[in-house]
Amino acid sequence: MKYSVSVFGLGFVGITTALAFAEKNHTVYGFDVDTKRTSLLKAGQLPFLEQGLDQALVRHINNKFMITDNAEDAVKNSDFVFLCVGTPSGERGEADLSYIFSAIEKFASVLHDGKHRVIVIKSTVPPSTTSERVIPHLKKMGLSPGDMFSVANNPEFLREGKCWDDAMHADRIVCGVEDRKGEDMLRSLYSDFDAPFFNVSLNTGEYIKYLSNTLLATMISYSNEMSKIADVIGDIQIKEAFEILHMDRRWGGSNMASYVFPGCGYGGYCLPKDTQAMYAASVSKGYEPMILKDVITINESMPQFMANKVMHVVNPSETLGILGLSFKPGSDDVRDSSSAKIIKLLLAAGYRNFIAYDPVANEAFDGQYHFSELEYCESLQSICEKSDALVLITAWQEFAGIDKKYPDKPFIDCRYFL
Ligand SMILES: NC(=O)C1=CN([C@@H]2O[C@H](COP(=O)(O)OP(=O)(O)OC[C@H]3O[C@@H](n4cnc5c(N)ncnc54)[C@H](O)[C@@H]3O)[C@@H](O)[C@H]2O)C=CC1
Ligand SMILES: O=C(O)[C@H]1O[C@H](OP(=O)(O)OP(=O)(O)OC[C@H]2O[C@@H](n3ccc(=O)[nH]c3=O)[C@H](O)[C@@H]2O)[C@H](O)[C@@H](O)[C@@H]1O
Repeated sequence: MKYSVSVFGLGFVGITTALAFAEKNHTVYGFDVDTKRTSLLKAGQLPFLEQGLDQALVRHINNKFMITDNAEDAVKNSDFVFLCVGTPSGERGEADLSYIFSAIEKFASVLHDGKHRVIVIKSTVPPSTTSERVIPHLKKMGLSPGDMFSVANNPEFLREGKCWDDAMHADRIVCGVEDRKGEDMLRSLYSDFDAPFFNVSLNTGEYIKYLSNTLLATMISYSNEMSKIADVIGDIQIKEAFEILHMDRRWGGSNMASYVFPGCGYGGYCLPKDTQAMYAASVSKGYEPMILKDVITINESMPQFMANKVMHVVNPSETLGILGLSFKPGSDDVRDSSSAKIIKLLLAAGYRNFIAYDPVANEAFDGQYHFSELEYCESLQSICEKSDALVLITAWQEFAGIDKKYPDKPFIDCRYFL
């Protein structure tokens, strides 16, 4: 069965979702409030670097994937409405749901027309959001799920840098949906994807997403805590110790072991905000999660820990080369990047002479952070030649072995990579 699908919010998740359904021959309408972004997409250009997704966009734009500025018309024609808008951190770390509500406002009036649709929350939202916030919000607008429409959540597990591959070869498809019609339609929509489909309660769907992201964050903070212990004891080869830990056959060669490895803290758009949001959601229900509290505290301490290492080795008058600006290799996303946090701390400590190089994210970093003290280099060689000391913050493969090429330069390796 081929469907029509509307996607609200055309970021990493929205564009990937839209194109994955287009690839399976469904008709997809995309809507975003950011008109600069929609103009780029209409012209077949991705607003960020994402391998595979760029070619999928060229294949489907203005064909199976149409960008529209008329949200109501898109929904009128659709069987499914996927909400993929951002859910950033609010003031107390809670998930800010305002983009979800503002997206719903844009098409709610259409839901009275008698056609049965499934409204699917794909954005990451804390457990009980669909049941206690979204459905009551709709009911207040005179819209009760049932004959008119179904409401479901469908968490997304993709990683940036691997969006397309993760979406097309998902490990599992999880749908929180509690009515038969909604479940049947979602099963049918996803039937072309070769992945097990799990139908769970609304709260469970949302919970599974946080199980995943909080575990990843916990593994990283555990590793960072262990690296701090090793540091105070001294004479411990931290990188080798973790590599030997990974040789335990019980890991089974799992890629997941790579999260049990120290660095300068987890970053990006999701792990920090999702860990905070799960903590806040639990506190709001009366239980303070102790492990998550420490996971967050350890993560927040890591930039200072690394800045202290830099201060130990480099004088404020020397020229410091920053290697890597994106939040992780393989991506040009600079949201919650460790480099920005470490540069801010060093600026506060009186350091002024920074130069930076990232294989893909110089421009995005400058656009987001506007550090007037920072100059950008166009190559690894030029930053190495111009710096008195180098701080490796993003473990791009290009940086492997660079310390051997410049044996006289001090390197502060925040990723235990060299
Ligand atoms: N980035 C990632 O790797 C993953 C993100 N997620 C979750 O998916 C959600 C979206 O994340 P990203 O795609 O990274 O966000 P993003 O920030 O890249 O994109 C969100 C888009 O929503 C648009 N938007 C905001 N309000 C809107 C409205 N009322 N109507 C239509 N569009 C609107 C924004 O202009 C923006 O283009 C978040 O909840 C995130 O936690 C889940 C899995 C992976
Ligand atoms: O909810 C989300 O948005 C997504 O968040 C993460 O994906 P992503 O933010 O793209 O980044 P990761 O590759 O997981 O990296 C997150 C942090 O962990 C660190 N990391 C990553 C991978 C690794 O092997 N080891 C490791 O320490 C990175 O440096 C980074 O700071 C999760 O991995 C995805 O499953 C999830 O869908």
